[in-house]
Amino acid sequence: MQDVIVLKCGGSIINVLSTEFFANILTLQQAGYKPVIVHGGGPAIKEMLDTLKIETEFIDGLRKTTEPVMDVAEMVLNGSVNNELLRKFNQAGIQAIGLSGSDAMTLTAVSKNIERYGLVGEITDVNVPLLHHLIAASIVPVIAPIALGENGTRYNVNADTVAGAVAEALSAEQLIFVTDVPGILKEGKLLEEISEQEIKHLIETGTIYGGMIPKVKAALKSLNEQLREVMIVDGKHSVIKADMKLKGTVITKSMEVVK
Ligand SMILES: Nc1ncnc2c1ncn2[C@@H]1O[C@H](COP(=O)(O)OP(=O)(O)O)[C@@H](O)[C@H]1O
Ligand SMILES: CC(=O)N[C@@H](CCC(=O)OP(=O)(O)O)C(=O)O
Repeated sequence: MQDVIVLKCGGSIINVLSTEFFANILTLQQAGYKPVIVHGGGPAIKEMLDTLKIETEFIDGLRKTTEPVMDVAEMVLNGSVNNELLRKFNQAGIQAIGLSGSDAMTLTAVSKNIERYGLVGEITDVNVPLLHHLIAASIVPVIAPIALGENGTRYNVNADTVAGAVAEALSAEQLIFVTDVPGILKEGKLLEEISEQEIKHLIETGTIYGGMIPKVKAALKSLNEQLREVMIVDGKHSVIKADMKLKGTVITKSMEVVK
């Protein structure tokens, strides 16, 4: 869909997003862009798991999701984090609606590997007609990364992966990861532009690690003819304006020319 911008707000940054950030999203909408928000909430999940003394571990950058961990992920992501964002969007004059992936099957998933990761899902479908209806009514969907399986199983999905899947399904023109670093850093310096090959090299050498890995993987997977570049920007300082001249890292992939 033309002019769709998928913005992924990382859990690392949600608490500190400024009123200016939300005001800029309103400006984008007024300029004709159609923002769709996907949010994370890793730190808030961790805090609640710690309070409840529930153990958790990360495998390949994904939270191993046992039933008790799933209860907490669902409660925190669909509940407190999603609602906190909705308050801020609506306060900024943006009509925003909260969606768990299980609302009207917004996100359908299958198990990634139940033995290895527990209830971690892989997105198989996005309810595009629902999102189109909301976008057409100038309502901004704010999506929590909880998905539903065909058999009613609930899944915890990494929010970067969800953002990539939503951008792909909506044929978005922009995908922007809003996080707590200025972009991809190498030896402390910002890489303003990076290609697929360089990303692979930086993962192999350990320069890209942890929470940056699902971002770059989602970016590379969702790049296509429509979505020519993906950005990683700092939520503390980035000013997302209609000219889309953002400071951060641009991820590009060489495309074969379609004749
Ligand atoms: N090369 C890199 N450049 C910048 N940050 C990196 C890099 N490799 C790993 N990271 C880590 O990725 C983190 C961002 O991912 P994450 O903590 O999952 O945030 P979010 O909640 O926004 O998704 C950074 O805070 C940093 O610790
Ligand atoms: C499977 C998996 O790892 N799910 C993530 C979902 C939240 C998320 O991705 O939050 P951030 O964007 O803040 O990292 C988790 O449980 O932390």
